[in-house]
Amino acid sequence: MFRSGAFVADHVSPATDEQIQPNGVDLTLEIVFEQLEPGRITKDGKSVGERVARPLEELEEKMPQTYYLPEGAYVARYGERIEIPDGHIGFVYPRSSLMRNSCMLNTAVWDAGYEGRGEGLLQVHHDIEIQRGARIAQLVLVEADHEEAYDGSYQGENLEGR
Ligand SMILES: O=c1ccn([C@H]2C[C@H](O)[C@@H](COP(=O)(O)OP(=O)(O)OP(=O)(O)O)O2)c(=O)[nH]1
Repeated sequence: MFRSGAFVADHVSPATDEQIQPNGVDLTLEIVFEQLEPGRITKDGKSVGERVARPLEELEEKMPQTYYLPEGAYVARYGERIEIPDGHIGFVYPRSSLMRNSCMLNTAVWDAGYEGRGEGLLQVHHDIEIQRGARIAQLVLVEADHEEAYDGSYQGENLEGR
């Protein structure tokens, strides 16, 4: 069963009233990264390639704290701390307005027991402007059986100073 937005909100922080949807909680854009070097996926490991945070628009005539993204692929970090409770699995979908603007957020499985500020692949198929802190995605939680809880390399990621 998919849980209600109110239930999901108990596992996302911060979660303002505006973010709480009937069936999930909206996630905001915190940082956009551009990958500089190849990563590596092997049979017994992986590494994430070097990346750099994309600068925010600083020209006065444009909206401050805004990413002006040309066509390309970026890694987007969400602004919220997410915790996937026992007995659940999480899925993140793009906000439909992103998709309607020819952009897409590709995501993977969010495991029971994971805690952190996760990331997604932001695909920009047509130039777009996204303000930092704007809602770009939605997390839903589904009840799911599992034997062990998440204990991988991304556990507790990006929580410094939070
Ligand atoms: O779109 C997603 C999907 C998942 N996650 C988080 C939650 C998930 O529990 C964690 C690890 O994902 P996964 O298990 O797919 O990572 P992996 O590549 O298998 O690495 P590891 O084995 O170290 O976990 O990353 C994200 O940040 N973004």
